[in-house]
Amino acid sequence: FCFYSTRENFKPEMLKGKRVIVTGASTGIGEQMAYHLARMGAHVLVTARTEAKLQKVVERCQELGASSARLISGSMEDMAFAKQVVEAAEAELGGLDMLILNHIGKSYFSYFDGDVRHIQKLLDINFLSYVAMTVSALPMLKQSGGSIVVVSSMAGKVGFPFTVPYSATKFALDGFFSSLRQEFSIQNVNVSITLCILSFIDTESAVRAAADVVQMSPAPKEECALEIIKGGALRQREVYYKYALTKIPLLLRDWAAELLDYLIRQHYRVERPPAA
Ligand SMILES: NC(=O)C1=CN([C@@H]2O[C@H](COP(=O)(O)OP(=O)(O)OC[C@H]3O[C@@H](n4cnc5c(N)ncnc54)[C@H](OP(=O)(O)O)[C@@H]3O)[C@@H](O)[C@H]2O)C=CC1
Ligand SMILES: CC(C)CCC[C@@H](C)[C@H]1CC[C@H]2[C@@H]3C(=O)C=C4C[C@@H](O)CC[C@]4(C)[C@H]3CC[C@]12C
Repeated sequence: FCFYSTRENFKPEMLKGKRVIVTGASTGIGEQMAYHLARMGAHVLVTARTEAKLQKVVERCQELGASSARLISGSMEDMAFAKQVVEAAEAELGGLDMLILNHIGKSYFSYFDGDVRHIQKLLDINFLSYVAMTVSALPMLKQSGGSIVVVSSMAGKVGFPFTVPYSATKFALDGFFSSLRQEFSIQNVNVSITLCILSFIDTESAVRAAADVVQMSPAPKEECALEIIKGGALRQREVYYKYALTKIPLLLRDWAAELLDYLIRQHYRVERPPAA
């Protein structure tokens, strides 16, 4: 009841004039979040590595009615860049209301190959840069009573095959941000933290990587992006999208972990060695 009643209370006007950073906004869910925010009249600052794509996203945001739209390009492998993005918001927007952490580095969707350096690099991009941006943005977010939105995955709550490096980075986010949320609560820090648990979404990169193996149809990125923004604006603890596809497996996780592991394996189309 609480979940649905808060969801009903969302109004697009909540984002009007708000200053928002969206990372990983050149494609996929991040790009769609930028468009929703633009329609709602927010000030958007988008970032990713590919400037040419960001330029197009910014133009589209302006057409859709953003209060303002700007970009800063660079790689989140570099913690100095992560900090620069936050500083750009301070210099150009005069503050920050919402920090949407969404980018991920490229990984592989297959058996763990033993590459330790890849895990280290992915932790830098998918985890450490989130920490660095949060630390830099916190003074501004405290001032505005703002929000941090962290985009994670079912693979950040449960072990899936073929996502070993990725899953490690997403579990790390849960540890960091859930612990930090507890401290904010004790210290009366008025900054909300929303962790988003997503199932399979129809972005180009995800479909390319996983559609042949995962026996399940992906959910639409546009609706996904909107649910993330709603959850952040309503200061929800966690967002589940699609709701039934994430909530029900997570109930099983705590009460019937081996059954859930089995059901997940059943959704994968892989060569299995004959039973002994
Ligand atoms: N799609 C899915 O099925 C699911 C997605 N999610 C989560 O949703 C979020 C978005 O996923 P999705 O939209 O599919 O991803 P995409 O692959 O479409 O987008 C990834 C974004 O990150 C940027 N990026 C990649 N590498 C770097 C880097 N080194 N530094 C900075 N930016 C970088 C990319 O732009 P560029 O290459 O220009 O840098 C792009 O904008 C992620 O957090 C993901 O974990 C969770 C569950 C399922
Ligand atoms: C328990 C079931 C009902 C739900 C199953 C959901 C499964 C199939 C979903 C949940 C998390 C999803 C992965 C994800 O989070 C992000 C990416 C990165 C992208 O670049 C490549 C695809 C990949 C690996 C997704 C593949 C599909 C996954 C495993």
